[in-house]
Amino acid sequence: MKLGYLGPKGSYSYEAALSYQTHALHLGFKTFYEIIQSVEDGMIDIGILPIENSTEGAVNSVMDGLLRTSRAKITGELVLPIVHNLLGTDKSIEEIRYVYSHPQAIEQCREYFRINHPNMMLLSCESSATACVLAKEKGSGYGAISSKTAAEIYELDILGEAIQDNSFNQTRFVAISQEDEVITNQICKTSIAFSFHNDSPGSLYAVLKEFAVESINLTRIESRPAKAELGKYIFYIDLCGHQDDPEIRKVLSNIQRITNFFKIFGSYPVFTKQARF
Ligand SMILES: O=C(O)C(=O)C[C@]1(C(=O)O)C=C[C@@H](O)C=C1
Repeated sequence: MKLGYLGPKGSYSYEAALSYQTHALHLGFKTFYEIIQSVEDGMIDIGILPIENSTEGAVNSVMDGLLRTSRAKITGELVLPIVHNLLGTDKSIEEIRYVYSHPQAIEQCREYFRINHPNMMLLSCESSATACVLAKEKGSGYGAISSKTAAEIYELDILGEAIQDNSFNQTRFVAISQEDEVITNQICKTSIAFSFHNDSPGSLYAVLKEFAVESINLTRIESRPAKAELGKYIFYIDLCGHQDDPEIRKVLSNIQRITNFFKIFGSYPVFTKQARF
């Protein structure tokens, strides 16, 4: 079983990949796009992708990437507490001038730096683990926003602990695969996306009404630009239940009729384990 994650080893995605499937060949990729493409091409069995964070919101490149899939489906989800630390090779935090991390991680610590270290330059790189590699290579004056696991792997000192702006910071990851998971008596969720041909009054209401009438609970609603002219959007909804449940099947087919584009990403078991902070 080959499982792809945003690498290298020590990223938050790596921790998510390990906790999703311990016994697998875990392979680190440079971008979310490469992970999605490798699942589409059958090069790996499962891809682990961060999709939303409780502080920063949607991971846009993953949302956009999932839209382009034809074979890969969402087959699972996982929620991890995300605790960021400021790591480096210096003895004192005052020595740090440049701090690397993944853009999502930087945004999750924005207030910490604004208040405590306004002069530090925050620099984006591929992942929080790549940030550790860079901070290690460059040495004095350079830091990384990353996890304690990564501090151990890359032998960096912890100069600031739990620096994320929200102490309950959590990221939801999804597993994508071409193969369906075996679902037995588990509470499920279904993820869909849709858009409308024309911007007309009540379009979104008509979709939401379908769920309300059947008392189907929604757990997430997002919109992303359709990458056309301003005002054109793709809507993403996560709903409680499996696409094969008769009432959900009926609602989804009604929605398909009133939308111009409609896609089901998959039905998968709801993550239930309690997050550890
Ligand atoms: O940079 C990493 O370590 C990642 O795995 C990426 C990522 C993300 O894109 O959301 C994963 C979890 C955290 O929310 C911050 C960064």
